[in-house]
Amino acid sequence: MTGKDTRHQVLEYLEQITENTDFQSAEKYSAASIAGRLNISRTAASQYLNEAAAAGILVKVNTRPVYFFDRRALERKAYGSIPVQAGMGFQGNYSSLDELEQEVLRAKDDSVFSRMIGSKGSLSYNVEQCKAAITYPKAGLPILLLGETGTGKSYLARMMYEYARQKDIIGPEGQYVSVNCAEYANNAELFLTNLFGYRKGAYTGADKDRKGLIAMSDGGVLFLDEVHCLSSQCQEKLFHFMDKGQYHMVGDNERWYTARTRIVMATTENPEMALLKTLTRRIPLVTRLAALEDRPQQEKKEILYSLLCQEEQRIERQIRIVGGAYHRILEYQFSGNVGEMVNCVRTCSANAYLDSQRHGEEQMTIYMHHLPDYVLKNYVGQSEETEEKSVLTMEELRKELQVQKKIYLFNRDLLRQIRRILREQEDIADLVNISRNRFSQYMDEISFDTNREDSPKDNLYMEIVKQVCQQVGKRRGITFSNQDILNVGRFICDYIQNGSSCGALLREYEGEIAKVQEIFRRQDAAHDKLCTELICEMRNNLGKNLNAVGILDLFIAISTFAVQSESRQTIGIVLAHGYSTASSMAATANDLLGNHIFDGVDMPVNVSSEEIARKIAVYIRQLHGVKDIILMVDFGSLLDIYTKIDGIHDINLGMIGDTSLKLMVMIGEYIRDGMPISKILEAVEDYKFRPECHYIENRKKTMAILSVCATGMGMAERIADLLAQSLPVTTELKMIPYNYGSLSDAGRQSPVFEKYNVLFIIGTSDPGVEGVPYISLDNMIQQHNSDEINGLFSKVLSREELRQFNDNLVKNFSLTNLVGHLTILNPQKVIEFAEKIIRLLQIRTGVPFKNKTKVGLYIHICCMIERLIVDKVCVSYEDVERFEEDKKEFIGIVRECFQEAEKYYGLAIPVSEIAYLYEYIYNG
Ligand SMILES: Nc1ncnc2c1ncn2[C@@H]1O[C@H](COP(=O)(O)OP(=O)(O)OP(=O)(O)O)[C@@H](O)[C@H]1O
Repeated sequence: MTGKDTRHQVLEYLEQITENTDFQSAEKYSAASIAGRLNISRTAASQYLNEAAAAGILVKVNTRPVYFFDRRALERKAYGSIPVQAGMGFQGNYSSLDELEQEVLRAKDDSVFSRMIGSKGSLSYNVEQCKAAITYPKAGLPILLLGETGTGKSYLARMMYEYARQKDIIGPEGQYVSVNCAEYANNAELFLTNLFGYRKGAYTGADKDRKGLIAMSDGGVLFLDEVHCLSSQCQEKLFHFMDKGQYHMVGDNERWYTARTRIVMATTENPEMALLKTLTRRIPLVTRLAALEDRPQQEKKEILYSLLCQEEQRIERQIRIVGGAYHRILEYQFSGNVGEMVNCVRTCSANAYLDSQRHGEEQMTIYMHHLPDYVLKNYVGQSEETEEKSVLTMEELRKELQVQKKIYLFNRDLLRQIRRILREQEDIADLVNISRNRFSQYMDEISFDTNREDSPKDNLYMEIVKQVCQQVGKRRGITFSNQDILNVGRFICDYIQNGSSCGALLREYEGEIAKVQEIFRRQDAAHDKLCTELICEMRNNLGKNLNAVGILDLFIAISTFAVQSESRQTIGIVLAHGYSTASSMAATANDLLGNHIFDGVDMPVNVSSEEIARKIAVYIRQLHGVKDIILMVDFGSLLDIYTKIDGIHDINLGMIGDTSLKLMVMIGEYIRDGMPISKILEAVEDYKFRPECHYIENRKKTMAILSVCATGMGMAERIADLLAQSLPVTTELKMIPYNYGSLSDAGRQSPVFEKYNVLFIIGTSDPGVEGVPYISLDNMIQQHNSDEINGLFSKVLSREELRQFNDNLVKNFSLTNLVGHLTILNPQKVIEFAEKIIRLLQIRTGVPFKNKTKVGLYIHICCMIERLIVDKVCVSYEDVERFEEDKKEFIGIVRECFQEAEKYYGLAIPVSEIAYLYEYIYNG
């Protein structure tokens, strides 16, 4: 049997057994039991099950042993969707069977309301309020449904009842009793007798006791429609019952009767105007259903589609509809809302049915002329011929509903592309980029989608996403830009509204989703962790889960983030025995500190120290930019674990034993304040319980040169700039201007030495730091003690680089001096010429110039050029003729060296100037 067959067999078997899920005896849902049952290896079963769970096909319960359930089968059981987290950093969906069972019950919740179109969209808030009202112990809370006629108030009231029945909030004896108060508008007496019932003899003809509606709905729901039609007297009696749960039957003012009736009221009127204040005050929940016109276009389409489906079932024939009629119904503003649309569709169907009967046709087509007159009014029609061409089948309408959703389109196209890339083994490195680009397009599309209307809860979701990002950011020491937060917020709102449209993709692209998630995870472990954390937080705060497609999308969204790291250079890791001891200690300490300082590494009790060391090493390796780590362990015996941690370089490790939360908070504060790790350990050794500590210095510190100046930081900064600009190559070497006073006071104790390997200090006067060489700037430029300087630099620069550094230093130093001397020439340009001239002069004369000579020559040459241009004067020389006669060769060299500059500036160097240069070079 091939792997594919076995995999299929495993999934099929699991689907079968999930059909009759019994959470009480869950053993059969474990990998071992499934493997035994199918006679395959446990490893193979476990692999297939885990892969399918990561792809969202199975639901995984992370207990010991781990249990798997087929998601679809569970959903069938629950009549609703079972959320799964899958993919990235996937550990499992549920931490206990209890949790999953709760979720199945919750899914059942939604199933009743899901028949109401918009229950997850524009009506989601109404639905939640209704659930709250009906669930509230002991007899629910009275709720008032507001909305224009036909918006679905009665429909919703009935669903509240069904929901309560399904959830066993209402027992089988609890009835749903509906009263249209409009029928009693002019007959309060009749209403009261019907509502409260009457006793024999209450009035003429009352020959026996009769139960009222309240008694009939005891333990159930009483729906009072058009409640505004009740007289004040009726309203008063009603609110008395709502207050006390007691009433008198008509004709018996002595006895109190009690009933636990859940009251749902509805009105099309403004309750402030139409109801007594005393009544409205007693209604804690009031919710308004939006008019059809105010609902998203997508929902209108869904309603129309479902109404056509209902008619299909009623007449047991396939229905088709011409495009014109379909769009006309959609565009028409039904003042009677959904109710009127229902009537409109029924009228069309009835007319079309009659026609199809007349013509003996199997299929029934709704044409324009089947629409009711009021809908056709003012319509400029199409010809019948054009109509014929635009006949839409129900299948086409269904597809249109699906593809309208941008989130579906985006994911479908992306997954198709991913499938192609994986199949053709194209460069997978492009996957992230392709996904990001497609995601940005999708973001643009939903931002400018005129069809999409904001759900009333969008603002709330946006706010939650913002808070979650900020919280997670704070913990991880990163800042998300507002734009990034906005994008994730938009995605979440769209996902909550339309994410279910991607359900079909889960199965179709199951393999690709799992694979691409794995690739992304490997490529970007940091984002994967961030993503997992954000998903967890969002799940907790929004109360919504993401399926595998949603997780993939969120991962892509996060990978586009311009995360600004507030670089955590020092972190604390706590290592503790127990299932989640370390993580909860870390979380508590971080909470107390208000910063993300500690990470927790949990460690099962029976694991060897080698295994722990390996786990820590893996963990440390994926930390970016961390230079120092304080590793706190719960047992002193673990202190030598560092000897087993392999492959960690460039990190200083401080080990502290016998950790406690108090100690963690103390250390966390030191870390937060930037205290060097060795100092933290010193402080811990003074701590009263004296935990054992070790300091393992292993980090290569960045090399640095400190520049100082007794006159102030300004000069120190200029020196640092001069050196930095003169470096011919980019090195790790840092030039750090430092405060002279603090350096001479604190000496080697200055914190800079903790962080950097200081090569030497350069400046205008020696701060006298023991054991750290000092070089005066003057000496460096004059090249005094050049051997010592060269020796100090040899750690970072090669001989050739050092030579270039020296040349650059002289040039840059000269330039800083020149700036004050030149008035019209651009110093930068002229010094370039001077540099070339000096270099050529050394080569042609064969005389290596000292730095001092070079600085002089730079200044002289640059000033000479400006002087010759501006003032047209030259220096005088005593016996120019003789010099010209004797030094022909030198004059030739100089002319050659100056050729380019002469041409550029349009001048000729007089012999007297050349004679001066000769004196300067040869006779100082
Ligand atoms: N969201 C919806 N999804 C599907 N069908 C709906 C929806 N809302 C209303 N309907 C249908 O529309 C029709 C009218 O709804 P309903 O009678 O509940 O409106 P109403 O607000 O109570 O109207 P009225 O104020 O006139 O009593 C019903 O047939 C109902 O099934």
